[in-house]
Amino acid sequence: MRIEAPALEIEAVSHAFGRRVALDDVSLTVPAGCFTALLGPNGAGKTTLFSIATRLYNNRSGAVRIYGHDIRRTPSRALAELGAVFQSRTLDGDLSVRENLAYHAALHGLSGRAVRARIEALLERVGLGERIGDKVRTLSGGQARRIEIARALVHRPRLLLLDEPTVGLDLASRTALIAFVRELVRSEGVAVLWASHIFDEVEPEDAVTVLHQGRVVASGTAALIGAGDASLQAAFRRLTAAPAKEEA
Ligand SMILES: Nc1ncnc2c1ncn2[C@@H]1O[C@H](COP(=O)(O)OP(=O)(O)OP(=O)(O)O)[C@@H](O)[C@H]1O
Repeated sequence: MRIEAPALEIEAVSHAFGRRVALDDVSLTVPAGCFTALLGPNGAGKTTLFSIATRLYNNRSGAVRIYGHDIRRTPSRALAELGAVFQSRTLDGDLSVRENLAYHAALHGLSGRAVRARIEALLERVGLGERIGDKVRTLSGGQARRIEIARALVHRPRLLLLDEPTVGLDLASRTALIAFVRELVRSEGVAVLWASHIFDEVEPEDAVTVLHQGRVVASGTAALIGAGDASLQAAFRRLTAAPAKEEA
C-alpha cells in the first residue's frame, strides 16, 4: 500500500529579518485532505511562514515539502500543488475577473478552452459567475476574496494556504467563505492551512498549530488544546501571554 505524503511538511524552519527572528525552528504538518488552522497573534510569524512555503522567501534552514516535493530542490513540482491567498489584495483592479484568472492560469502555463471552462466553473462555484466580465475594482471586499480563492484554485492545487482570509469581511461573508473552504476539503480533498486569530472559525476536531513569537507553542486538535482551559480562546490567551518557550 502506498502511503500518501502529507500535503505540507515544514521541518525545523527558521527565518530572521536582520536581527529580528520571525521564525524559530518551526515544524508543522498538514495532512492530505485536512483542514488545519494556524493560530497566532499579530507578529507571530504566520505571514513569514506562508512566504517561505510559497517561495517568496528562501528557507535557509530546515525543509519545506509539498506532497513530498522539496520546494528548494523541485520547486516547480512543489508549487504546482500549491494555491495561496495572501492577506493583502493582489488582484488587478483594472482588469476584469476573467482576465485576472486567465493571467494566473498563464503563469502556470495553462491556456485554451479547458482553462476558460475551468474559470467559468470556479466562478459559478464561488457564486460570482455573473461578474466574470466586470472590472475587479467594482467588487466588494468579500467578493474580491472569493475571486482570489477561485484564482488560487485555477491550476487545481491540492494544497491551499489562506492567510487571514476573512479579515475585513462582515459576519455573513466570513461564514460563507469558511463554509466554502470546508466544502472544498470535504468534496475535493483539498488540504487547507488557514491562518487566523478568529476562534469561531475553528471547529473542535480541527488540527491546530499555535504560533507565538516565531515558535510553535502548541499543536493538536482544537478540543485537545482547549481541554485544560475554559476554551480554545482561553488556552490561546494563556499560551500567548508569556514569552514563547519550546512546545510542551
Ligand atoms: N519584511 C520584513 N522586514 C522586517 N521584519 C519583518 C518583515 N516582515 C515581517 N517582519 C517581522 O517578523 C515578525 C513576524 O511577522 P509576520 O508578518 O510573519 O507575523 P504575522 O503572524 O503574519 O502577523 P499579523 O497577524 O500581524 O499579520 C514580526 O516581528 C514582524 O515585525
